Amino acid sequence: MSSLLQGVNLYLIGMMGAGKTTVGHLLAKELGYGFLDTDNVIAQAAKKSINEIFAEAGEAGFRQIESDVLAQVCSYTKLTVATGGGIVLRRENWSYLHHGLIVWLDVPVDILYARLAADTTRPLLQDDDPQGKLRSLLEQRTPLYSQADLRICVNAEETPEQIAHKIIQAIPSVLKQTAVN
Ligand SMILES: Nc1ncnc2c1ncn2[C@@H]1O[C@H](COP(=O)(O)OP(=O)(O)O)[C@@H](O)[C@H]1O
Ligand SMILES: O=C(O)C1=C[C@@H](OP(=O)(O)O)[C@@H](O)[C@H](O)C1
Ligand SMILES: [Mg+2]
Repeated sequence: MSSLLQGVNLYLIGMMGAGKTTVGHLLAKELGYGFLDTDNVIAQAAKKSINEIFAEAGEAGFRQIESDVLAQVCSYTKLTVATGGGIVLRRENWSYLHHGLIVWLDVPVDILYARLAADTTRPLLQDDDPQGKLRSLLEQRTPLYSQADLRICVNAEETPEQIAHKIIQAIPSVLKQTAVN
């Protein structure tokens, strides 16, 4: 599989709680790829948590750093990259993402909410109605996530390992399309 991919990076996109970080890590191991999480790169470089960056620089400040990090990351090969859920919002980010293969982890809101109900590390969910917030973010972002090369629908029973295998099995179909087009 990794020879079929020829070093092309995989970018995981999707909502907060979709499992991009968890699945991305496993996927990289399976493919013999390196693994990067844009949120981790941002937090390590700033020596601050994502919550602190949002509090100090606002969402706009965070988005600028996120774009800067993505621009750097896409000059490397053989990487599986877990992105932050909002990476799809800026048009310029798509020019970076399209250097690789973009995989959307599509997970229903009730599952996202169950996973993140007790989580305090997502500043956008520190809201009176986190489930409603997830619903409105997903509605707003669905047309953007839909631009991925590959959409992987996930149900509540699937383990991260099963999802990683599902992605690996689906990759040849998109590579074939790319070769034909
Ligand atoms: N397939 C899965 N089944 C059950 N829990 C999962 C699954 N994938 C991720 N999780 C859990 O959901 C939470 C969010 O996962 P994470 O990988 O951080 O998502 P993301 O990076 O997309 O925000 C974590 O607690 C993680 O352990
Ligand atoms: O959806 C979003 O706008 C965000 C998702 C987070 O990453 P995860 O998708 O890994 O949770 C993180 O980048 C930040 O809190 C904003
Ligand atoms: Mg993540």
